[in-house]
Amino acid sequence: MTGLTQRRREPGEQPRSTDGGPAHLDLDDLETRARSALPAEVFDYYAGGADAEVTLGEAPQAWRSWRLRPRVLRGVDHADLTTTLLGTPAATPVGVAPWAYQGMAHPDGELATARAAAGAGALLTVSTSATHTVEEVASASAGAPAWFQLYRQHSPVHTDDLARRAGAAGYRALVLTVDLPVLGRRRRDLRNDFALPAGLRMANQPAPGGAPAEPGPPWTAADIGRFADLSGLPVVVKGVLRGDDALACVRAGASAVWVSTHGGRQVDLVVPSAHALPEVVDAVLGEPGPDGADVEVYVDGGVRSGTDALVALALGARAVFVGRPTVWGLATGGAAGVRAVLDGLSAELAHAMLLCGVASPADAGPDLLVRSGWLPR
Ligand SMILES: Cc1cc2nc3c(=O)[nH]c(=O)nc-3n(C[C@H](O)[C@H](O)[C@H](O)COP(=O)(O)O)c2cc1C
Ligand SMILES: CCCCC(=O)C(=O)O
Repeated sequence: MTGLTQRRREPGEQPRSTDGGPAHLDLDDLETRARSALPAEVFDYYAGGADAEVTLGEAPQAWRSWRLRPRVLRGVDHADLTTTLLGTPAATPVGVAPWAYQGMAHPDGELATARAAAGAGALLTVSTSATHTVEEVASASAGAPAWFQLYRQHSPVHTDDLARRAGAAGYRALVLTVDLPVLGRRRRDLRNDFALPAGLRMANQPAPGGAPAEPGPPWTAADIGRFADLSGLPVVVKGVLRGDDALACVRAGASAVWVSTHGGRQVDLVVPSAHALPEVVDAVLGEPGPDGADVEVYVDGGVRSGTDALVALALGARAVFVGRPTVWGLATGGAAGVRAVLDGLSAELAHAMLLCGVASPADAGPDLLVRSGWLPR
């Protein structure tokens, strides 16, 4: 974070070369470096979105369609980022979104991301489609809180087994991703004929050669309570973009809803998370979760700076999650790279909060925002 004053250059001192890596977080530069570090089709898989990628492109812009109204003279000289998420303490409201196949970005894959999140005190969400098992990633987290993200598997027996294993392995919540009944149409992957590398371990998939699975029925809201019972964990529903759906999830036993377009990777032209968030917050704010505590709302999609994150908190999100920035961090610098992204975003958020007179995440509210009506649309 910058100090109170500008630094004065010493006589004869030259500006530092930044070749040793940026001293501050530069996500555009990180993405460029990740593009060079990764095979082109892997980069495209990580970076890409569905169809014409309209939603993907709009996601960061949507946060930036708001303008901040800083509070002054409120006696705030420090922003404290600490929070709790479903009762679990976190050092920052910036968490790691679940993303698949991290072994393509770095040999240590999810283990490196887990170590980085633990070091940063950031909440980690681990994808079903991981290249290390549910239990391996839990041990790499070394007691740091993590959530497990569950997809509906081809076999319901297998899905249920993963839910139970997540509970047994010490994860603190089960995140049901509900926006992927099938994979979106990702043109880059189609063009590249993208396939996962032959040696990649899909660690949470059953060994090939077992009995053919009977696909179960599609999930409904009733599965929320069922998975809570199976896993013994609070359930977060990820991929909600409407108030009515959010309320239905809460009434069916969800402890939290996670507003997301899946990084613009599922259906194109969906409403950006930044625009869906207020509707979802309105629908569930003050609703009790299954344990009587207020339901929580999280958001992801295109959060690329501390000010983006502050807008999300002001709109009512209790936490923001980031996907691709951590992909680029992992691809370019392993655990240290992910850590730098998480620490960098948290530092930017703390800085923005201080400048806006916001003492804590809970202190952020809609009074901080105005729609930027004067901007060209
Ligand atoms: C490469 C990649 C893989 C993803 N895999 C998963 C996944 O396995 N499970 C899931 O729930 N979401 C997955 N997502 C979606 C993310 O959790 C998150 O919603 C999205 O990346 C947030 O947007 P951002 O990348 O703009 O930060 C994935 C996203 C990316 C970019
Ligand atoms: C079925 C797993 C797909 C991983 C994923 O969620 C994504 O690529 O967006």
